[in-house]
Amino acid sequence: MTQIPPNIKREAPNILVTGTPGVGKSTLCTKLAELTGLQWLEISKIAKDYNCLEEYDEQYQCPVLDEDKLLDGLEEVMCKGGNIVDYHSNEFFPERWFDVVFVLRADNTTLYDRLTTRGYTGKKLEDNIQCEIFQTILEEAKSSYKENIVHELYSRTPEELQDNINRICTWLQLWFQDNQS
Ligand SMILES: Nc1ncnc2c1ncn2[C@@H]1O[C@H](COP(=O)(O)OP(=O)(O)O)[C@@H](O)[C@H]1O
Repeated sequence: MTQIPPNIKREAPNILVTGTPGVGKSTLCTKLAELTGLQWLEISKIAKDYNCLEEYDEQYQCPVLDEDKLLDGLEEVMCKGGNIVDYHSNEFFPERWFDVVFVLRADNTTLYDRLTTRGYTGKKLEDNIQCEIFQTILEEAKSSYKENIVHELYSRTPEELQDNINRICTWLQLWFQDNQS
């Protein structure tokens, strides 16, 4: 993989938005991208569009990601900065890519309703609910990135969505203040 020295300054920060499927990542990222002009990188879509998917995993009912191919393809754009990366997993991204990590959360009932509406059933539904109950994605983020850049945000209601957007926009303003050359 092409390595660009980590000390090259980014023009704008890279934000990672992660969490169990259904917690509200796309909803938040769409609004954030509109408001801030940062580029929303929806990893599931990019992986599909750029043929970074391998065989289908019958057990988890989803295709397996070719991580190396995906990371190679994103390296340049991530080094420039100004991206909001949206994905339900996070440990395989290079730590140096991100200035901040937001882990979205929802309660079980809310998540159950959202995922059944999406058509999830059986093991796929149960696995995702368990993932949220055991806060697997939060723990993954805390063990993959410096704890002081990892923030947990509940996104159960439109009010919480708005609060989260405000909070991220404030974080962004501070980043630009601190990093102006
Ligand atoms: N804060 C929120 N309040 C109410 N509904 C929400 C909120 N965030 C997301 N939703 C709804 O939950 C569903 C799943 O959201 P989505 O953004 O697709 O999740 P993800 O990208 O994490 O899979 C969508 O129907 C969306 O409208």
